[in-house]
Amino acid sequence: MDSLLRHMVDMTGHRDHTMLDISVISAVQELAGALQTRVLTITAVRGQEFVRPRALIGRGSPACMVEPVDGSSPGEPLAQFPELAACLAGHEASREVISADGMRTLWLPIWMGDQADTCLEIVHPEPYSTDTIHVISGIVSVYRNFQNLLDYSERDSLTGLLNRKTFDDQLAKMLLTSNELETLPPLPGQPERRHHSDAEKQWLAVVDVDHFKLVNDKFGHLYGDEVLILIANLLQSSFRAQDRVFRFGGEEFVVLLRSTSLENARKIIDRFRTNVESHEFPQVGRVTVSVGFVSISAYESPVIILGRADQALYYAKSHGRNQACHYDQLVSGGQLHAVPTNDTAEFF
Ligand SMILES: Nc1nc2c(ncn2[C@@H]2O[C@H](COP(=O)(O)OP(=O)(O)OP(=O)(O)O)[C@@H](O)[C@H]2O)c(=O)[nH]1
Repeated sequence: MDSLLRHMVDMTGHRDHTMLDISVISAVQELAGALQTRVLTITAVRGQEFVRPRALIGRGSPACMVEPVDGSSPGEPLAQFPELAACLAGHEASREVISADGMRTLWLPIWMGDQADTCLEIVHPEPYSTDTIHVISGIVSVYRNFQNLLDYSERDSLTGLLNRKTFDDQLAKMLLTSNELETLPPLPGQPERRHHSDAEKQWLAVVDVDHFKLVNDKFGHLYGDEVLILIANLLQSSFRAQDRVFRFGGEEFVVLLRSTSLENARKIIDRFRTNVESHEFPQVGRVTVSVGFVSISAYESPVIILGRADQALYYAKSHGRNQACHYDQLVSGGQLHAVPTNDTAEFF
């Protein structure tokens, strides 16, 4: 019991997903006497699901994060593990398979609603007793609750969007996975993708509600808050699932758009802007937004990228509002001066 408590204290003492993974597999490994325990990530890329181990512990070796051998791959196709695929498709709490040599592999997906992007995998030689299964399911429940809590700390409490704190991480992840996407082999029946295309880029857009102070002053903060919630909903419905939407605070939002051309980025951003313009906000009526957007690359700091988008937003605000302005276009047209890349000024 001491050992169980020690593991519980360890698991709940972390504030980031990586350390939580390490402590959960250490707990399972010791308390269930496993041969090997892993945390698997389940991801969907271009409509196909993949499995990739992200943490591992074996008998006699310490727990560690798993660095992918091929950083450009999202992992093994889920279809190569039919039992795991069936377990996930059936929304099962667990599934165990016994291989020809008698070794058992137990999968425990971590369900958050009807989504499981994490799965524990325990390899063990002997069948588990009821007591051990009881302990493992307790650990899984604590793991799920704690993951939920960490997710919660990454979201803005008013709108449910990702908060400012998570932005740098999400930006780095987006740049990494977009590189992965570019180097992925084509799926059967699909044309080969260009390896690196100047036409397809990642984009950052800063969105700011126009004259929002007037909304608060005229209708009160409760109606102001409702406008922010409705705009957050419009952001989520106007952008794609693989894009990322943040509330940076106040009436300012940031969107990261994945792999698209300038023409498409402009179209998507403008579709959102007109969705806001044509929305009937209860009591308040018509609300508009201004947007500044810019292409992003792994070679520039988030501060520089945000500063450029902010300059374009400021231009939109000072030239009539209710419009989306592209930073590079303003610079090449001479309406804006470029932000030098070695500029270390803090814009946010
Ligand atoms: N209701 C509500 N208001 C907020 C929140 N956060 C910031 N605000 C208000 O948002 C307003 C922002 O006003 P300003 O920065 O002057 O900008 P604006 O009135 O939108 O004008 P422009 O940006 O120039 O179009 C301020 O009145 C803040 O008090 C919030 O969470 N809820």
